Formats: sequence, structure tokens, C-alpha cells
Amino acid sequence: MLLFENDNVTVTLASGVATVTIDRPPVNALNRELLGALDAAVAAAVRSPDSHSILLTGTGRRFVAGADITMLAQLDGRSAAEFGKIIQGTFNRIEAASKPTVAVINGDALGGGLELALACDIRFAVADARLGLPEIRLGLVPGAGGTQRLTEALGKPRALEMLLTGTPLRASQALDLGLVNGVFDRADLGREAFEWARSLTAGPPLAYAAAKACVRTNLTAGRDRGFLEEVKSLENLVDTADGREGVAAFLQKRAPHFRGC
Ligand SMILES: CCCCCCCCCCCCC/C=C/C(=O)SCCNC(=O)CCNC(=O)[C@H](O)C(C)(C)COP(=O)(O)OP(=O)(O)OC[C@H]1O[C@@H](n2cnc3c(N)ncnc32)[C@H](O)[C@@H]1OP(=O)(O)O
Repeated sequence: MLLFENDNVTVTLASGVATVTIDRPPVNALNRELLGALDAAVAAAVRSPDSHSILLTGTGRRFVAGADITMLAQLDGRSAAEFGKIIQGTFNRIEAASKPTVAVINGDALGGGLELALACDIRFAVADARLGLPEIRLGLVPGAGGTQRLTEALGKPRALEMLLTGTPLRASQALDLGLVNGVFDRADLGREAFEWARSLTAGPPLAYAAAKACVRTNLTAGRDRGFLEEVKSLENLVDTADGREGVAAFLQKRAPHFRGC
């Protein structure tokens, strides 16, 4: 089932999994139009009552090779800052999506491509993918959240090593460092990622959103506010039908049937 389609982005829905596919040959480089379409595509996936998890991937043998350098060359300071705010906004909305998001890294994820993957909750990569922030080699810095999210993911020394050298990680290195959750051969990546995402579709949508909000609160407002968010989430969830259903199903030794309310 098609949820969204434009020149460069489509969203299909199958078995409760929405798949957002970026298609802008030759390397899926990001420009304003593509970011606008990506925003609308992810919003359509989040809005659909039939999607319970969201995959983001690219066509061809590259995930996303970054912002479109040809477009960047036309920018001055003010328009660069404006583009930075646009791309940060899109990626922040992806990070804040109420449903679990999975980056299916089908090839190089460089610059804005890795920053897009970093905005997703889970990352699976193909074995020959490279993941890096090469902006320093352009005399720039990542402008789509990469300095923040890479440091959160790897810690300051490893993040600065990548940021200051611009040297990408191989997928196996990214796995060892915990930057990705799994690495697969190209023939298996799509199926493995889809099956993982599908395994979540019978789960409790409200609790998924709450768990993500707790983690994000720690990252944005600190640990103490994260503790408070946990308590608030429990208070909200216990009074929902799903909160009752999960406990009742356990006591009745049956599978729960969560309905997202
Ligand atoms: C005047 C200065 C103004 C600066 C303004 C800055 C504004 C900043 C605002 C905020 C930015 C947001 C944050 C994001 C920033 C970025 O993402 S910067 C870009 C980071 N990415 C890269 O540096 C990757 C560059 N590409 C490569 O390293 C390689 O191309 C590759 C992806 C590893 C593939 O290599 P290879 O297989 O050898 O193929 P190539 O021949 O190199 O490339 C194939 C064609 O694709 C074109 N291309 C590649 N990457 C890009 C890209 N990012 N943008 C546009 N086009 C790209 C490449 O030119 C080739 O095209 P053709 O020659 O026409 O075939």
C-alpha cells in the first residue's frame, strides 16, 4: 500500500511497517526539496493508524551521501544557516516521531546521511557501508545535528576523532562501537530490518512513544528530568486500556492485544 509519493521519496506500508525510501540519483544527496518531501513522508508514516514502525532507506548502493554539495556551493552565510535550520528541523522531527524508526543503511551514510541515520532510533547497515562525517574536509562542520548525536552515541573522544579527521567507519567498526545495531550482507539487509520492524508491530504504541520520550528527555533536559518523565509516563500508561491489557494478559497467561489506547 502506498502512503506517500513524490519525485524523490515514497512511503509504502506492509504488515504494519512503513518504509520511507529516498530516491535521488546518483547518491541520494539532500537538498531543500528532498528534505521537504522527507518531512511529509515521515509525517504520513507517523499519521497512518496502520503503521507501527518506520524504516528509512535509500535506493541504489548508497544510503545518503550527504547534503547536495552542488547546492551548498551556492550558499552564503545566511542561506547556509537557513539550510542548517531546515535540515535540523526535519531530523529533529524524525527523532521525535512517536513510532520506532529504523535507518536501513543500504550503503554510504556520509555527512547529512549519517546525521539522518543518527536521528533514527535503530540503525542496521549493509556490510560495505561507510559511516562518516567528512564535512571537515570541506572546511565545514556537520550542520544537521551530527556533532551532538554522534557524541551522544560514541562519547567525546571517538566522536571528535571522526569529526576532526572526517574518516568514515566501516560498518563492522560502527557495529563494534555501538553506532549501529546490526550489519548484514546486502542480500539480507532489507529482510532482516523489515522483520525486526515487524516484530514491534504487535507491541504497545503508547509505551513505545513514552520510552522514546524518556530517552529524549534525558538527552535534551538531563537525567533528573528523565526520571520525572519516567514517572509521568507510568502514571499516564497505567490508566490506559493497553496498560491494563498488558498486565491482565500476563496474569491470564495469554498474549496481549494492544490497541494503542
Ligand atoms: C562555498 C562554500 C559554501 C558552504 C555552505 C555550507 C552550508 C552548510 C549548511 C548545513 C549543511 C547540513 C549538514 C550536512 C552537510 C553535508 O552533508 S556536506 C556533504 C558530506 N558528504 C560528502 O562529503 C560525501 C561526498 N561524496 C563522496 O565522498 C563520494 O562521492 C562518495 C559518496 C563516497 C561516492 O564516491 P564514488 O563512488 O567515487 O563516486 P563519485 O564519482 O565521487 O560520485 C558519484 C557522483 O555523485 C556526486 N556526488 C557525490 N556526493 C555528492 C554530494 N554530497 N552532493 C552532490 N553530488 C554528490 C559526484 O559529484 C558524482 O557526480 P558526477 O560526477 O556527476 O557523476
